[in-house]
Amino acid sequence: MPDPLRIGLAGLGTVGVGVIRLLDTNRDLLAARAGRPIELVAVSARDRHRERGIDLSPYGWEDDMAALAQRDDVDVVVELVGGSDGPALTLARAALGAGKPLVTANKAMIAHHGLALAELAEARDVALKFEAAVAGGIPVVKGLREGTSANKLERIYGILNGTCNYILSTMEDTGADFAEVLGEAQAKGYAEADPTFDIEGIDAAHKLAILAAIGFGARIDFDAVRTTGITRVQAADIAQADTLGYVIRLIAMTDVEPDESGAPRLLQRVRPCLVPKSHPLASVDGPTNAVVAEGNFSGRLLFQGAGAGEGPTASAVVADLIDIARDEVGAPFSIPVASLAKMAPAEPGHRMERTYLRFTVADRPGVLAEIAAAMRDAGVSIESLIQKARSDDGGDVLVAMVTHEGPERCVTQALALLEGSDSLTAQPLVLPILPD
Ligand SMILES: NC(=O)C1=CN([C@@H]2O[C@H](COP(=O)(O)OP(=O)(O)OC[C@H]3O[C@@H](n4cnc5c(N)ncnc54)[C@H](O)[C@@H]3O)[C@@H](O)[C@H]2O)C=CC1
Ligand SMILES: N[C@@H](CC=O)C(=O)O
Ligand code: NA
Repeated sequence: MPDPLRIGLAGLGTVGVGVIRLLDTNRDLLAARAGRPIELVAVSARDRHRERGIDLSPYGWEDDMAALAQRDDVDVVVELVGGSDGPALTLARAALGAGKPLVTANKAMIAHHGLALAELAEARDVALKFEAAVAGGIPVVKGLREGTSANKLERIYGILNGTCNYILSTMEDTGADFAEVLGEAQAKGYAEADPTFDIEGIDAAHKLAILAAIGFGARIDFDAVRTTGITRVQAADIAQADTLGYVIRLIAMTDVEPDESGAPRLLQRVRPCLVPKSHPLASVDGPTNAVVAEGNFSGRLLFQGAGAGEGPTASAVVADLIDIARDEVGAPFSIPVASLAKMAPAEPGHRMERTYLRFTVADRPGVLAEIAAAMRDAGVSIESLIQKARSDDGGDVLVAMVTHEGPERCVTQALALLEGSDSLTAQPLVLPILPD
């Protein structure tokens, strides 16, 4: 019998417990696929005695998770703690520094420190794997690193946050309130420890920055992701979108365009969008994620599945362990860190799109004319003024409209013209419309 691959696991929350259950349930199948047994030998978390519904007695325990990396009986470290810095990063550095492969589900850490960790891994010729960090159980990291590697990718976009998708699709189906549905997503284990990361789009931005690096061979640039969350989307917007033939989804999108000198510029953005009901992303409900990758030879590929939750995320973590058991190292970002290109951020103002705009305005004559004038002066052409109805929040009036296709900067300019107007009683909401 070949030597087992011996695992040290830090973090015994939703994902950590899922990994232990999977290693136990699929033990024989994993050994067959990996060519050797995969054995958990030691664990670490904040509280040794918390009830988790699993028996930890077969495993060693470390109060200090970084000690897992130093144990002689640990071959591979699995980090399922979370947080971009702090103990997760200390552990990651300790593992790779000790020449041990690292598997992590921590997109925050990879988005912020992935390049430095990858350099460390490459210098030691050990694996750094993070399939679970992007879109949970969907093999999209592997898909882009291996499956599409013969292509020049034109664009990568999709739904990368299960919590937001659960909130938006549940609000759509049941009309339930935002806070109530967020509570459900937390209870189901989809949300981050701090759910602000989910609802403000930061988690999706972490994942997008990772996909952009792998898909375009770019150095990770998380700070350049233009990010808008879903907290300002109201039930009324979801209802308006429905009337118009759209659903609202948090869409992450990245592509590369040349600037005037021909140098590649990277656009990365996360924002709620109106998605036509006929689009494949419109039927993505609940905590499901979906990633579209458009290759110059493959055409449009759609990766879809559970983006969060115990089982699917554990599935991705253990798939990485199988690769390591098979001695598959590979560059963490597909090509060596030194070969990744530094791409300046793209400016999207010239890009053409249709836009949904929602204004909350004072109920008095002349307000609509003022908005229409700002649109005209900025060169925005209004396709339809959808509704004028009482908004949910008091005596104001809700005005929603859809623009004809035009440069993005014109809508920005129109909103700038309206800034400070006492006709507007709340900040307008701008949702781009995803083309078919
Ligand atoms: N829950 C999900 O659906 C998914 C989670 N992830 C990622 O997986 C990682 C783990 O997520 P969850 O299991 O949901 O988190 P969790 O909050 O359920 O579990 C975290 C575990 O780490 C331990 N921990 C946290 N801070 C610690 C500290 N300072 N010292 C010692 N132990 C500490 C906790 O005691 C707990 O055992 C995170 O990076 C998360 O972003 C990735 C994909 C999906
Ligand atoms: N909080 C994340 C968990 C998976 O990455 C999400 O909701 O998608
Ligand atoms: Na994944």
